[in-house]
Amino acid sequence: MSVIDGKAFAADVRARVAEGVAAVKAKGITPGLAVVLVGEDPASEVYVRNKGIQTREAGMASFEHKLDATTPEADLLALIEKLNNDPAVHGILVQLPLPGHMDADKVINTINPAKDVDGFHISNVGLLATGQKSMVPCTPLGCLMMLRDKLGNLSGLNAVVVGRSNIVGKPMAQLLLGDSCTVTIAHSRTKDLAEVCRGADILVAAVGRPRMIPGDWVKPGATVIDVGINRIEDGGRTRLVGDVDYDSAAAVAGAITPVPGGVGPMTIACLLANTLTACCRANGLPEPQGLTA
Ligand SMILES: Nc1nc(=O)c2c([nH]1)NC[C@@H]1CN(c3ccc(C(=O)N[C@@H](CCC(=O)O)C(=O)O)cc3)C=[N+]21
Repeated sequence: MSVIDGKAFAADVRARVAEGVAAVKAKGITPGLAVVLVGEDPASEVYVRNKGIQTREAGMASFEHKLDATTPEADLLALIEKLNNDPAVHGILVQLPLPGHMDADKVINTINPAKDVDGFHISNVGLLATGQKSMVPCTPLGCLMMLRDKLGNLSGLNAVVVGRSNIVGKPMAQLLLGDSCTVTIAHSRTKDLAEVCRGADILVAAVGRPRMIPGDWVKPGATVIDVGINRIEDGGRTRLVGDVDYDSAAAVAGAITPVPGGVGPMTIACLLANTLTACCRANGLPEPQGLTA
């Protein structure tokens, strides 16, 4: 069994992004990422701060916008329009979830699709589903990069994605299909989920339930990608666990991503990669190699 070191992999991706950024800057263009946070969720603030730090470390410009939780939706839409029209901004990310009085679909679909570095805009979803050039959601893109690195050609492999969210499960399935896997999207209502998982050469867990998938659901030698980031109470302290029961799954898997230190760091690295890609496309420059789907 091998542990897939997402932290090291992400550091390598960021180094390659930094090289690409330097090449673009030599032409007088600085890639810029705008991150919008509405409200004051402590976990979100930490995460947004990390994004800002890593964006600057890669040589890009970081623009952070913090709005009060009670901000009217119209004000957020106006800010997005402003960022859409700002030539210094190549990527826009609106941190989710949004406060209940806002329509997240409407907000996301207001972002210029070319600047939608999350890949959540309906245009990008449609482009991905039809195999056309798009912005690809960061978490699934990071998972795909790790899978290709580990397994080489994915063609013909059985891939099971547990979870059907718009931000992970569905785009992950599209990417695996694009690499010619036989893809099953399973979820909480799937009949005999254990048996479905046991058929997976590639098992991607993205359900958001702590340690839901035990080792006896894992086919011996399978590659397990754990997207879950669940904060649990453990002996009076909180700690992070995935959707996979790591110890029992690691005993049977061929390779597995840990939590933390697996998919999470790759998500931010891919956000930077997408921002560089968006900047290159906006300026008619060649796209970075190996950083897109
Ligand atoms: N529009 C939008 N796009 C997102 O991509 C998005 C979002 N909203 N809202 C919140 C979630 C969450 N998310 C994470 C990314 C990296 C780590 C990460 O790096 N985690 C570390 C651990 C961090 C820790 O210790 O807390 C790890 O897994 O090793 C976690 C969570 C992106 N999200």
